[in-house]
Amino acid sequence: MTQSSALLEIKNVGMVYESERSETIPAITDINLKIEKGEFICILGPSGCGKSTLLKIIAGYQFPSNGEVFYDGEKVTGPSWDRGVVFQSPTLYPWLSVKENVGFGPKVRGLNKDIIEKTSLRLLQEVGLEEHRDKAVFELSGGMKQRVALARVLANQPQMILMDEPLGALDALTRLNMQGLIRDLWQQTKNTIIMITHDVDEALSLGTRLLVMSPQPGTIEKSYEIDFTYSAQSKNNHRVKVDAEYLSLKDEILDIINIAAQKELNKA
Ligand SMILES: Nc1ncnc2c1ncn2[C@@H]1O[C@H](COP(=O)(O)OP(=O)(O)OP(=O)(O)O)[C@@H](O)[C@H]1O
Repeated sequence: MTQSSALLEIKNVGMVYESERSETIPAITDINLKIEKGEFICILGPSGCGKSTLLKIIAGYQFPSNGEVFYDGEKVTGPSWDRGVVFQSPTLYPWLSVKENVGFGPKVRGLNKDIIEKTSLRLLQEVGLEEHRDKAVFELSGGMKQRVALARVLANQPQMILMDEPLGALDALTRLNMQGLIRDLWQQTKNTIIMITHDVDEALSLGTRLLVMSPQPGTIEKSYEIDFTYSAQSKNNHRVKVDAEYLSLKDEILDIINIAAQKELNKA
């Protein structure tokens, strides 16, 4: 047990992979982080700095080489329904309908059939897909699949949602709409979200805290408390207010990432 009141506590976490040729690959190092309930954390950093590695460790999909992760006071020893994960490519079951995909988790957990039906329909309504409930997965667009993936995670009523570039494969307009949906769901559910993105605007417009990682082996280089997301709350177009503070922060973050990426290129 940890004494911290934080929902998630990461203590001195590092990860070293071993390649097929038995070379060691240090992916992340010395990560220390506390995340409180209700935060929306966005993680940015140069390619290969270990963002996905960190997320998989938080999810309990893999274990760190050193350090520990505590979730709700308990050491993370594997995946949990309480920490839902959304990937860039939605991992939906092609043999199940849209509604059955959403109800999959509750069914595995043995919930009552009527409750599963009600929950699935409510969530499909929330993500705007109620009328597509009986469709097969292959009939959906990329944005629609990602909505189903979100609904499927929400069906398990997780406290924390981990997202690895969930909107990376979507066109600009769909992406903006999805950002609005994610913001709305976060506000409704009061979930704690950790999202990896390569898009600084996405991070600035959604997050309440933004973490910038250094190049591989990545660690948290900078942390920014931000509140631009609230300016989009009452707007139908999902756009945040872009002011001088926003633009100067965006410049600062882009500089950190570009300098890091340039250093990596010079090393190669
Ligand atoms: N299973 C693995 N075995 C060996 N090396 C790995 C494994 N997974 C990741 N790596 C290496 O660890 C480093 C960090 O990878 P990771 O995918 O976590 O970075 P990332 O920041 O998410 O990258 P990107 O932004 O490009 O998606 C990279 O050098 C990668 O090649």
